[in-house]
Amino acid sequence: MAAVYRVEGLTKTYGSGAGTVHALRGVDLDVEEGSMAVLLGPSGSGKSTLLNILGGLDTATAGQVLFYGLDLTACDEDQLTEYRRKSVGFVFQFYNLIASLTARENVALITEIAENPLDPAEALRIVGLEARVDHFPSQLSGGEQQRVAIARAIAKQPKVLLCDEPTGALDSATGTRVLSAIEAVNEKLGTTSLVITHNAVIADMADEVILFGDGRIAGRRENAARKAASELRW
Ligand SMILES: Nc1ncnc2c1ncn2[C@@H]1O[C@H](COP(=O)(O)OP(=O)(O)OP(=O)(O)O)[C@@H](O)[C@H]1O
Repeated sequence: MAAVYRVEGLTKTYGSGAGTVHALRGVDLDVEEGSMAVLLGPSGSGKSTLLNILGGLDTATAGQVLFYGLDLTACDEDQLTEYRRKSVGFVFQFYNLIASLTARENVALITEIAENPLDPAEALRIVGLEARVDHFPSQLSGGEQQRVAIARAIAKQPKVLLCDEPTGALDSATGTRVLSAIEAVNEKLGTTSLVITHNAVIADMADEVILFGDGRIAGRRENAARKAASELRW
């Protein structure tokens, strides 16, 4: 299996002097193509910092991140913007949909500027929203809005889908539907997916679980079998 990411000795500090925060303290990590990885760890342990550097939203203090051999840590701003545009889909805790646009139009905003996009209706079908394409965000539940955000993230057919606490604002029943949408993307499109969470239950849907603590990888485990997202409860 090819490695999508190879991360070596990644460190990130914020600030300087007595106020220095060590967000990442030397992270080594390989992420396999097509895999579903869950990054599990307590608040403040550095998960978002790592995801933001992998996604080209932030830069490292030291160490290296290779994306299919492209050294992200050596890229300038323009190269990182190009990388993000072409290769990365992001999903955050809050959906950031445009209130005056329907689900289809929110997704179409992205497909208009992508090279090889999915049809917006197809992206919405993958996340199970084929019956909601003409609804506005205010007519959708929180979980449905998050699924629109997932459809928007995958419509440009990114190589990786990076999700930061995608179910953080959702209850268990709604959250599992959102996770099922991420699972469907991974299975149907083969998109390598990384999901950040502090909810240990979610780790059961991963191929690989990366345990985070205090800016370091505290452990890793491979699940012998992935649990279907629809079976998760918390
Ligand atoms: N822009 C910033 N400036 C200063 N410190 C920061 C900045 N971003 C993150 N930090 C600090 O870096 C550490 C790691 O933060 P990070 O957000 O990566 O953790 P996390 O595991 O994702 O936490 P959470 O689950 O609460 O989002 C924390 O101590 C945080 O306060």
